[in-house]
Formats: sequence, structure tokens, C-alpha cells
Amino acid sequence: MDIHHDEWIEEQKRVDDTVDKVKRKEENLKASVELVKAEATEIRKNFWEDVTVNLDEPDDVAETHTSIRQQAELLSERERSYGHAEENVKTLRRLAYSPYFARIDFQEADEPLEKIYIGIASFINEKDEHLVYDWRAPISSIYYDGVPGPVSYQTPDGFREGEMTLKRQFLIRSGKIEAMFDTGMTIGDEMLQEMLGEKANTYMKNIVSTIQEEQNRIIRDAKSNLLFVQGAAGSGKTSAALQRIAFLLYHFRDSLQAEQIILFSPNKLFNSYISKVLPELGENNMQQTTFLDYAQSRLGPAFEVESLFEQFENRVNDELAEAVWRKEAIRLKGSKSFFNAVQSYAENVMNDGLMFRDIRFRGETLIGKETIAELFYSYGSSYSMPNRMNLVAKEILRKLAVLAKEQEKSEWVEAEMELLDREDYLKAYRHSQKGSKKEGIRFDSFDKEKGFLAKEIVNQHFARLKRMVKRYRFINLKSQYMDFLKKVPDFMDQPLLSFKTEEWSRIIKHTEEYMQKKRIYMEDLVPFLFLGDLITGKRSQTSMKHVFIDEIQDYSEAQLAYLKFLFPFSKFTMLGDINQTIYGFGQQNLLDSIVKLMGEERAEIVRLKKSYRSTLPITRFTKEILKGGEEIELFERDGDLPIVAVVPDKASQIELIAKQAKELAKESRSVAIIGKSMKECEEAYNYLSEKLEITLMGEKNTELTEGIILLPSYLAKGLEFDHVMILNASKERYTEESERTLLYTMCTRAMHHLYVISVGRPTHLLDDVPEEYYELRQY
Ligand SMILES: Nc1ncnc2c1ncn2[C@@H]1O[C@H](COP(=O)(O)OP(=O)(O)OP(=O)(O)O)[C@@H](O)[C@H]1O
Repeated sequence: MDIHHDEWIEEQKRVDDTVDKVKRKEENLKASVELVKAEATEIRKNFWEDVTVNLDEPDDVAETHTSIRQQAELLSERERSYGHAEENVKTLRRLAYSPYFARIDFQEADEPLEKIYIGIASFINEKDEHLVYDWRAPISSIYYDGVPGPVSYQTPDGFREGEMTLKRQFLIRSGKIEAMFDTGMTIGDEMLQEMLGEKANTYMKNIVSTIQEEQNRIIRDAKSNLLFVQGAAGSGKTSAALQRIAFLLYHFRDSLQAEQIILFSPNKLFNSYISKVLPELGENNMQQTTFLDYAQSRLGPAFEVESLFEQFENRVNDELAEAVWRKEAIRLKGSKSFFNAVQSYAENVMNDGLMFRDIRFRGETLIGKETIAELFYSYGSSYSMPNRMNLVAKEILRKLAVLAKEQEKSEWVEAEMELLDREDYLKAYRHSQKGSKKEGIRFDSFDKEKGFLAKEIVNQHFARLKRMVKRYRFINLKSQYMDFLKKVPDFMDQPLLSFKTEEWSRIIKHTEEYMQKKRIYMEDLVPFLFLGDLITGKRSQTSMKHVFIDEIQDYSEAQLAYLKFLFPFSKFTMLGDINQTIYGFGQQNLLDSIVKLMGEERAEIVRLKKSYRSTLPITRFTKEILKGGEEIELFERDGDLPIVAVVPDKASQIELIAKQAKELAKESRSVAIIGKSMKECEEAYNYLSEKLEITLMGEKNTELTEGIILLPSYLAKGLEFDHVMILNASKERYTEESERTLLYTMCTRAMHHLYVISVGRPTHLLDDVPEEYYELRQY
């Protein structure tokens, strides 16, 4: 809709006026930030002068303690308000750049017309008038949900109704209106076109100005315990999830902190890719992790989890014998029945069969595993598991104290005492002074000195044992898990899928061998940790209020069940696309199994069908790679046809990529060459790096690099690039039907240009794509 020139001038005047006020406030705030900063520095500098330190009498010690605490509190209060004020300055700076992106005119019956301007944060003038409303304020919801005409929105005091007489969108940069549209639609396409036509960045941007109606449902849902979003590639799942976090932090600002929200993302690159969205909206980032990292932290140093890289490479490089048996093992160990079997088994061993370790010292058994087992079973099953283990640990520690005493007289202690050098001796001596009320205590007899030193030596050696006991390391979890694997058919509520006994024994053998190397397969991670948690009674994370899981289609049922177990009181938001499965757990009815697993009554399902990331020709092409991709809706954005380039050999592939990538890089800093596996990428890198400036992204990389990058499919998950080139999508390279979703995921990373290169005949997965949807180039 055309907007009259006068009106444009009027609006620009209002922008100028708002920016002016924002800048003035920023200046004032900056001055007070400096003041608070100076105060904090002063307190820190004079910390010890301003506290009363006197340790003569117990009363003085208490007073000193209080004085230090008060001073520390004062300091942290100042530092907090400094941090807070600095955040506000940053928000004001962003508002000065672009104060708002929308205006709606709203009229309630018998009330004057209100002009509501909406931006990334609210801005109030000295007369307490809202010059800008936060996009999350209740009234702003009309902008996202409604079209001009009768509208209503919910406030904490109930519904308000009225008429929206105007809906206007702005694109403002550096205080200048660059574009302005009046729209009769929910969110006008012109604005969206503007946004989507922009170039990719190494960081994701926020979408507050153009949130779509169905995305808004995800963002503003404050009620559901389980919110499940099934959305096509590029439909804005991740974007909506992040805006949702910002919304929740605003809506529940008195009761919800960013640390009480955790997001599980597919890999570390993705973590950094999304890390700026919330800070840009003036919010702190939630906790962010990958399932692997999270699990590794629960596992501790005893085992190292198979990396993302190994997991994928082992499976896709079919020449590895491992690929064959693992597919089935992964399916089984990731099933809910298997997870349930862990629980039944754990209940069973509460009565009999728990495995312990001897507590050994200097090659001898101090407390035998049988003794520990006896001790454990002496506490009946009426004790809760955490209590029972706690009591066992206490009893072991008590026994250790007695044994330590006995050790003091042993020969090895004498021998060590003789070997003590002056340094060690002094250390022991100083230690003897610790906690002593009278300073300057002396070893007044040789025996006393000897006795003391002996005790010190034994204590030092026993400290490690005590630590292990406190961490329940007397439980032999590894053997227990192996025992479980052997007995699992007895605990499953359905037969072991297609396994024959000897096949199952082979899997157990492989698992054991791997664990002997202190490694653990990804599919063993959940059953192993869960078994450990049930046996030790480890607590789950009850304080987490929201758990977000992105790329849910790559989670097994067991992983999901485990997350539910870990976060029993959390609300879950899950985002996924069954068409982007790359690990192939084969969950066809992902949604059904999730709802069943989570057992949620208040479950909400939102489907996002429209794909925004790519140009229309790219989406049309990628949609055809899928069987049953009809559900995906195209967003009208012009662009070139994708190119399928057939080259005769690998050397010509390298030549072509080098040439094309150089061309593309001239107009964009975001060019990605995506290979199926890392092995393939490394191979290409060896040649390409001689011809052009290129970065190979590996598992260790935690940040996306600008320019031309080379990365394997599983690291490209969730990311997007202006231009994408797919490495060798040939008939030989993509043979299996199950790789359809993998190829789809890779191709859908492209925003503006897509090149699929094939050495020889392209994969059959492209057979159904109509010829007119791409340009075929034979080299
Ligand atoms: N309402 C919107 N306004 C502007 N841009 C949008 C909107 N929704 C999505 N986008 C853009 O579309 C692209 C894809 O979004 P996003 O990565 O959130 O999708 P996704 O569903 O998580 O994708 P995938 O599953 O393929 O990883 C991003 O560039 C995002 O900025």
C-alpha cells in the first residue's frame, strides 16, 4: 500500500524525536553508569581498609566476619547495578539505531485512538508515556495476530477489545526510515521479503519485526507443558524458539531467570551461531549445551563418550564392519522398551545382584566387595535408594577411619617417614598447627612427632580412597551394565527385535571391548547413565523450569525418556522435522511417541509449513527430494534455479568448486561446501586449500568462520549460508533410501544459491525432481 509523502515526513519526524529522547536518556544513563563503576572500583580498592579485622576473641572473629560480608554484599550490589545499567545503555543504543518496527492504531469504545509503536524494548518518556512498546507487551500481540478490524488481546486483567484501524511496518536503520508499508495482512509480505533477501551472517538474527502468526503461537504459549513444533526446514523453528525464550523471560520476569532455561542444540557450532539473538533483545542467554556434552559432564572422567564425529563417520562409512552391527544395536538401545528394561533391572538388583568393587590399598583389599554387598543388603528395601547408598558410604568411611589407624604402625609408613625431606616435614608440621588454638605448638617428644607424622602420611594416602567412597565409586557400574546387557531379554517387555542370540552376544562383546578402552558408545550412554542414577539415587535437576530441545528428530526415545527423568518439573519445548533425520533412529511416528513418552495432558502441537530460508526455486527443488514433501509451502522469493553439475572425476569436481566458490565469495562472506562425511571433506580440503582460502570446520570448532568453509553434514545442521555447494551427490555416494533426509537437510542450508555436484551419475534420490526445477550442467 502506498503511503503519502507527507505521512512519510510525519513519521520520520516522530522517529527523529524518539531517537533524540533515547539518545538523551542514553547520555544520562552513561553518566550514572560511570558513577556506579567508580563507586564499585573504589569499594574494591579500599575493601580491606573499610572492614574491621580483629581475630583476638571469638566475638571479634564473628564481627570481622559480618563486616567482611557486609562489604562484599555492598560491592556485589554495586557491581550488579553497574551490569544492569550497562545492559540498559546497550538497549538504548539499539533503540537509537532503530527505535521501532511497527505501528498499530488501536481504538477502544469511547476512548481516544492510541498510536502504538512497537520495538525490541519499551521506551518511556519523562511523562510516563510509552513512546515505544516492547514487542512482548500484551498489546503488541495484536500486531502479530490481527488484521485491521475488530481485535482483542489478553492482559493480566482480562481481555480488551477494540478496533485496529492501521497496521504499519517500518524498516529503520541509523534513525532513518528506509522502508514503510501499510498492510492489511497479518504480517505483510513486503517486509518479510526485505528481511529474507538479506545476506547470511555467522550469527542468527532475531525476527521480532516479522514474526508470523503461527510462529507467534509458539512464542507466546505460556501454558503448555509440552510444546511440540514440527516444521519444515527453514520454517523458523529455531528462531521461534529463541523469541519464545525472550518472551518467557519477559512475561515471567519476577519468577524466571535465564539460568532456569536450558537449550539442547545439535552441535557446538550451532551454539555460537544462535548466541547473539537473546542479547540483541536485551536478555541474557539461557544455558546451552549439546546432549553429548551434558551427558559427558554427568558421566565424569571415567569414560569418554564417542564423539559426534565418530558416531556419524562409523555409520556412514559403510566399509567399516562396525556400521553393520551398530545400526541394529542403536535402534534397540535407543528404544523405550530398552529404557524401561533398565528400570526393571535396577529394581531387581535392589534385592539381589548389585555389584561392588573391592576397596584396595597398596595392592591389598581393605574392604571386600562381599562385605559392601552385605552391608548394602542389610538395609532393607524400605529405605529409599539415596538413603541406602548414603548409609553404606558412611559406614565404609567409618571402617576406613579404623583401618587408617591400623595402618599408622605399618612398615610402609615408617619407610615413607624416613624418606620425608625437609619440605614435606615442614608441610606436615604446618598442617599440625592448623586448627590449633595455641600458636607455636611444638612436637615435644620424638614419639609424639612420629605418631603425628605417621597419621599425616596415612591421611594423605587415604584421602583418595575417601573421595572415591563419597562419589560412590565402590559400585561397579561397568560390570553392572554388562550384567544388565546379558540379562536384558528377561527385562524387556518385547522381544529383542530382530536379534539372534549370537548377534546379541556379539554386540555385548563390542560394547565391553569399547568400555575397556574407557570409551562409551553414544547408544550406551543413556542406559548406562540411567542405571547409574537409579542405583546411586542421584538427584535430577529439579530447578530447571524450561527445557528446549532442537532437532528432536535425532533423539532416540531413550534419550527423551532420560531427559524427562532428569528434568521432572520442567516444561518442554521440542522442535523438529522428521524430514531432517540424519542419525536415522527410524522413528516414523515421532510425535506420537513423544506425547506418549512425556505423558503430557497439556501438550500443544504447532506445525510450521512455510519455508522462509531459501528462495522459491531452491525450496521447490529440495521439496522434491523428499517423498511426501507436499506439506511444505513455498514462500515467494525470486532466485536462480539450483544447479546440478555433473563432472567426470574427482579432480574436475575440485576444479569446479574452486572456480565457483571464488566467484560466489566475491559477493558474499557466506559460502559453504557441505560433504556427507568428515572424511570426504578432509580429502577435498587437501586439494582445495591449495587453490583458495578455505576453512575446514571440524568438531573442535566452536565458531563459524566467514568466507568459504567446508563442513560435514552433521555440523551443518541448523545453520544457513548464502551459497551452498554439495560435494559429490553421486549414485555411488548416496545409495540408501534412508539418506534422502540427509541430502534434504544438506541442500536446505542454502538461502540464495544451491549447487549440487556429482562425480558421474547423480544419486537416484534426485530422480523424482522435475527437470525444469534445476539446471543440469554436464562438464
Ligand atoms: N518470521 C520470520 N521473519 C523473518 N525471517 C524469518 C522468519 N521466520 C524464519 N525466518 C528466517 O528463516 C531462516 C530459517 O529460520 P530457522 O533457522 O529458525 O528455521 P528452522 O526451522 O529452525 O530451520 P532448520 O530446521 O532447517 O534448521 C532464518 O534465516 C530466519 O531468520
